Amino acid sequence: MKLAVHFGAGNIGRGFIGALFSQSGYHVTFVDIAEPIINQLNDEKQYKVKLATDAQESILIENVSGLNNLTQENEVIETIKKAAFLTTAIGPNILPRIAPLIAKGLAARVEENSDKLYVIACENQISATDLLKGYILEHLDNQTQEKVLAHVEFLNSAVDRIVPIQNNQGSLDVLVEPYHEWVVETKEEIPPIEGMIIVPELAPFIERKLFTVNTGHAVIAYFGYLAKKETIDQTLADMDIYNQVKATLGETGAYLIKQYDLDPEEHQKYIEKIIKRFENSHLHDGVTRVGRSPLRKLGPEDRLVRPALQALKAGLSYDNLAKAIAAALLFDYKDDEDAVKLQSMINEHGVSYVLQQVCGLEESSQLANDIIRHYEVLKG
Ligand SMILES: NC(=O)C1=CN([C@@H]2O[C@H](COP(=O)(O)OP(=O)(O)OC[C@H]3O[C@@H](n4cnc5c(N)ncnc54)[C@H](O)[C@@H]3O)[C@@H](O)[C@H]2O)C=CC1
Ligand SMILES: O=P(O)(O)OC[C@H]1O[C@](O)(CO)[C@@H](O)[C@@H]1O
Repeated sequence: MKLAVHFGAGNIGRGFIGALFSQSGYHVTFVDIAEPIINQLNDEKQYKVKLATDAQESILIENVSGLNNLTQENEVIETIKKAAFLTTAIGPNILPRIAPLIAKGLAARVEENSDKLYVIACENQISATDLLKGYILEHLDNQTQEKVLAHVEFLNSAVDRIVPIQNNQGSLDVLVEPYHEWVVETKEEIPPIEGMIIVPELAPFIERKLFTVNTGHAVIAYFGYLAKKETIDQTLADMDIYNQVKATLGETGAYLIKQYDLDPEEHQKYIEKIIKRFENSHLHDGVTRVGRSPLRKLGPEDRLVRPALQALKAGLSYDNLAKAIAAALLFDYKDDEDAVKLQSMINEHGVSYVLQQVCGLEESSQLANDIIRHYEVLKG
């Protein structure tokens, strides 16, 4: 049976990418550090993907197993030697941590298997696979690098499916929204995977997704958190926040339409479809999940700062994006490591310092000044 090795047996791993490989006739070996999930995958060898709809249809996912990358290095290397695809959905910050083991696996593979291996990082991050590739190559000597680059294709991708935190302790089943989109950039022919869309140029897809789905989601999460809402759908029922989301997506939309020559009517429909997805009350998707890791989300290339800077550069309105960045700076959720760090940075050094260090914005730049103005108002 064809083999896919997937790092991260979490929500997107089991609920989206691993499920598509299984449905395409692959055995999926999940690699993770969560021992209970690995044991359960090996014992039960199957789980269900449940759709967040009135009917709650479910799909049985079979031919799955698990390995622990901390205790089963050799087994992971053996699996990489035989796999046709290697994918990740682990969080962009974890990629450097799994790179050394992937490097060992690739080095061993290219000695005995000249079949192509496709490596795809499925993370909410522009060029995540390129980043992973860089981390992997750091662990290989020049000669092995050459061999790896001849036999391994590193493909960037954009992944879109809302998979909330699961409230079913002890079960491998995953509740997911019915919608999904997995876009992979390549000009070559690669083995077909159900649900995978191939494009020659990813930039318009990933920017459209990141600056609509993820920007919109982040705006709801941070304003919802400030308004003490629990879930995304509850937050959207607040008309002030709903209007804030629409206005912000109007700003990212104007940039996307200009940058990628999109049809404005089509893009408006895309925005409306996304907002409908956010309104799905079956998901019970928490504002603290969607707002997680604010230091990452406030990065210069991420869903808030990049579109604000691009809009500013293009002479377009960015005021709602500036307000959303200010709301993100007020995310002080105690169970989020990043949020705790963010707040202690603000307390110790001030907002201006955070805007420089985290967002890459010069002190007294136009965007920094606008964010600080909104921050003072929101802080009250
Ligand atoms: N949940 C969602 O709706 C979506 C998430 N994404 C992206 O997918 C990625 C994964 O997100 P989720 O599945 O939601 O997270 P998750 O927390 O459910 O899953 C991550 C998995 O990685 C494992 N992990 C952590 N450190 C590890 C390590 N060093 N080695 C091996 N495994 C390790 C965890 O145990 C966990 O099972 C993120 O980049 C996220 O931005 C993208 C689109 C949708
Ligand atoms: O997964 P991240 O990057 O932390 O951000 C949460 C976002 O990702 C998603 O999980 C799916 O794209 C959204 O729910 C949300 O926009």
